[in-house]
Amino acid sequence: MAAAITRDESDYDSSSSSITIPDSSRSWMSNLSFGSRRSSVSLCSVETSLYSSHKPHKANQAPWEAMKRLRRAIGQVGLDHFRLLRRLGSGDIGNVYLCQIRNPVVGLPQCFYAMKVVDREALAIRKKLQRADMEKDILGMLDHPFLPTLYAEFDASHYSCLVMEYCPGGDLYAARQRQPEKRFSISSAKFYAAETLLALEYLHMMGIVYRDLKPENVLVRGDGHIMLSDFDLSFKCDVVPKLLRPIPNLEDTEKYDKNCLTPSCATPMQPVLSCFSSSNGKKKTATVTTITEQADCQKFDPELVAEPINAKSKSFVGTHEYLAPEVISGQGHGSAVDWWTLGVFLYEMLYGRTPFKGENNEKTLINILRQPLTFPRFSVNSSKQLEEMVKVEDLISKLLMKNPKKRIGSLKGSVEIKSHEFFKGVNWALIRSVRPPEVPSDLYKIRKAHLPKLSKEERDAPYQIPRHFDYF
Ligand SMILES: Nc1ncnc2c1ncn2[C@@H]1O[C@H](COP(=O)(O)OP(=O)(O)OP(=O)(O)O)[C@@H](O)[C@H]1O
Repeated sequence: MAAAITRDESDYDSSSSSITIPDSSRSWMSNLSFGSRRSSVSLCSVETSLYSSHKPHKANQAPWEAMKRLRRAIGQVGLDHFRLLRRLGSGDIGNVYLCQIRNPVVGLPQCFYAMKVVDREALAIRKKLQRADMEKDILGMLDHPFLPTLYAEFDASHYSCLVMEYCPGGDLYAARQRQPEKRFSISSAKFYAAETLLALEYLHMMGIVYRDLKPENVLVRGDGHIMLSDFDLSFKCDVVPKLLRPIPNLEDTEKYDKNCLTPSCATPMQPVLSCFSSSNGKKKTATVTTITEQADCQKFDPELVAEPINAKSKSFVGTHEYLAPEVISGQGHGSAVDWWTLGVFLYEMLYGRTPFKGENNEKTLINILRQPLTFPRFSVNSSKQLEEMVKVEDLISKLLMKNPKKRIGSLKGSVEIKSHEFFKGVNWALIRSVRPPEVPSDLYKIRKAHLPKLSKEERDAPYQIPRHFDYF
């Protein structure tokens, strides 16, 4: 079990930490390090594989093009092709640096990248190497506007380096600290929750359960939209899409042609989804693959669920205040843990604290298991705001159901949450075009002022692999 970094709101430095507990030694409370506000816990052994490096979402963007041209010109990209400008932050498994390609690519603007540097030797000693490898595998698979793009990855001496998209806007924890009363408005919270939900939906469809949602891991891009970061606690599983067949009640069926409910109404069995590769690279197809095309039958249309609803892990993973009850009790957990954490995340954004926080981590865990959910009372300015508050509290209550089987999202996945009243009016397909609550250029100035800079001499010096990356 690794030590956790203690962090209070007052001395926040944008880093968060994780704890690893071997399954064999897990007696849930006795083995935890109860000192950290945001410590996480993990052990999971999952098959991994690096997926395609084809990223249609980034293909026409300068950072991707620059990297492509660099690769074409020099072959394998390495550490000496980058200039590290400053450290952006550090976490439990690595340091993240702002960097640029050392020799600008002709005809393209100089782009910034974030490079996560992990000391593999140090991690091996701490038995956390597997987490770094999992993160690399997962980053390699992603291609989504609210998830990081992995531009390059290479080893340099005993360091592993991941070159990712850079987010100049800091994280949502820091952003919340800047809000009046350290709370986001309902509309801002809705925006961030909606984008986060889309990112989680995509991850689930890729067979990834994220497990570490918290405001510190939600970064703000240059355009103010979000990017989920930090995948070293995630787990991967195979996704086998399912078709849920509703069981109509008799009253409904009488209004419809009874034939609609017979197999003859449906088109012959045909593959619906075959886009999910298993870890050995073979295609997976849906197990139930019948879709009816007759409009009259629509009410009884089966629904496709392409998320790993039944995936199960027994790892003790997450961040104390964000741990789902089923993770704490060790009964096995699946993608529903991400819906629990979405509830805690929404609560924290709106109320400025998490719902079950106790005096220490042990009490927090007891509260998560036993304490009923309550909401602080704040004065509202209008009936519209009151209405929104009622809706969001209803959604949070459904996300924070202690029984994962009763939790919203546990049956059909994200679609249940997206159709909740609180999100009514959200244009899911075009949310990328919505103006975000904060513009990052100002945030960048604030952040820049607080970051240690490398001297000109350091920046211009020929690159040498450092003995220490200023690691621990
Ligand atoms: N793409 C990025 N753009 C800007 N800053 C970043 C980026 N990625 C990470 N950071 C900064 O670096 C810090 C550490 O990164 P990260 O959380 O990935 O490290 P970690 O060692 O995996 O942390 P954890 O202890 O949470 O597992 C973050 O808190 C964030 O402030």
